[in-house]
Amino acid sequence: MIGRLNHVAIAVKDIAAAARVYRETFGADVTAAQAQPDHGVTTVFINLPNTKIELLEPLGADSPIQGFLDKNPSGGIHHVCYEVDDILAARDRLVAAGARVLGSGEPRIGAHGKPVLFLHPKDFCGTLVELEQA
Ligand SMILES: CC[C@@H](C(=O)O)C(=O)SCCNC(=O)CCNC(=O)[C@H](O)C(C)(C)COP(=O)(O)OP(=O)(O)OC[C@H]1O[C@@H](n2cnc3c(N)ncnc32)[C@H](O)[C@@H]1OP(=O)(O)O
Ligand SMILES: [Co+2]
Repeated sequence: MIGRLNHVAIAVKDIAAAARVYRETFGADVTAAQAQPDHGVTTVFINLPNTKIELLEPLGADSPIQGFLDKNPSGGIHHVCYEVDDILAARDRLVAAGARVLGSGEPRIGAHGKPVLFLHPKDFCGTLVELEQA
């Protein structure tokens, strides 16, 4: 069902500082910061030859990453994002297998303008999984 690794997301408290590390220390291709108010985060993408790193900073009072940062104050790997050809078919198959889809269960438009869904970390080896329509 899953295809390419679209991105690995890292939650950080200070996205400008984190972007500087990737741009200046690693010499990576780093995008500008983008507020994602529908998702309660600000994002920066690091474009690597084979995938992307998504830096996430909390945005607003109810950010879904605030609890994670409270538990991991230095930041850390927050989720992995896999591409799927048909996100609704993937969701229905996963739900039938007993997996929990987070939120309303309906896809929302993600950072790349494509539908995304999140799967509960307890159902996937302790890792929060994002699915993105390819
Ligand atoms: C920019 C758009 C998009 C994109 O296109 O790329 C994004 O990436 S948006 C990214 C931010 N959005 C989300 O993360 C949405 C989905 N997340 C959630 O709904 C919540 O964050 C959560 C996963 C339900 C966690 O909610 P929270 O209130 O922080 O924690 P809980 O106490 O409910 O957690 C239960 C349990 O799960 C563990 N946990 C929490 N987060 C993670 C994580 N990222 N990775 C692994 N495990 C996680 C948490 O520690 C709890 O465990 P126990 O303490 O053992 O019960
Ligand atoms: Co993501």
